[in-house]
Amino acid sequence: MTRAELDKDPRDVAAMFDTIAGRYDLLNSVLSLGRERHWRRAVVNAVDAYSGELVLDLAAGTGTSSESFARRGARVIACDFSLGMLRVGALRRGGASRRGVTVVAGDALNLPFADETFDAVTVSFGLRNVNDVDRALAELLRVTRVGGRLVICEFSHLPVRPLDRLLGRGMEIGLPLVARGFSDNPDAYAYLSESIAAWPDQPTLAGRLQEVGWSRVAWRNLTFGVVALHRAHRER
Ligand SMILES: C[S@@+](CC[C@H](N)C(=O)[O-])C[C@H]1O[C@@H](n2cnc3c(N)ncnc32)[C@H](O)[C@@H]1O
Repeated sequence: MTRAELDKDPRDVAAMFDTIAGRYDLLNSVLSLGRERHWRRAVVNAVDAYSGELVLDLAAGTGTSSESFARRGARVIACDFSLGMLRVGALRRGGASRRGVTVVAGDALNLPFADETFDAVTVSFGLRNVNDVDRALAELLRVTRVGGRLVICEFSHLPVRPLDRLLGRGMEIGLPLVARGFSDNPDAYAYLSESIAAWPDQPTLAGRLQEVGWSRVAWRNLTFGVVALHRAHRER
């Protein structure tokens, strides 16, 4: 079965998500024991999109979060390079541009949008899969208008290191086991635990955001740091 490795070769990553697209949202709900809904609510509140704003949901996958921003009245571009993921979402909504969400195929490292296009840009559980995080953060900055904002939602690390390692070990064993019962590609869920273990902790990611040029960077932990929300602004 297709799975990505930690080099995050874009072809492997896109192909892996294509294979799991059909049951992606179901698996999220099962593997997070329902916490995913709470995390997504926190993202919607952090993005705080209002009527008429234009929001980029990058690495949007099936567009589950995109739909929540649109329900608040924002116009949402759901951009991803897995056509399989985009297709599942578009079918669910009844078209490629429906219910306030328009899907656009695109790569985070070379976004198909003009400078300063969006009021807010956001990435949920996507940045970890990109093979050049700094370049993706710079691209996000480029397409955000001055005064606009960024919200990143990503799996992260518990502040108590031994507990974090224990959780990581549990996920390494548990995720592929559970995925075997539900997913067409359980190997993809081995990649999930490996990529979370290798992902930078909250302060490190905040530092990288600052280095790229984002301002007023802050983060908060959800579910004790299993997930973290990073927020930042474009000031110039
Ligand atoms: C775990 S899914 C997250 C989907 C969605 N944001 C969510 O919250 O459910 C990660 C997504 O990142 C996308 N992705 C990874 N690297 C990408 C890149 N370089 N450009 C665009 N999308 C990318 C994958 O195709 C996949 O749909």
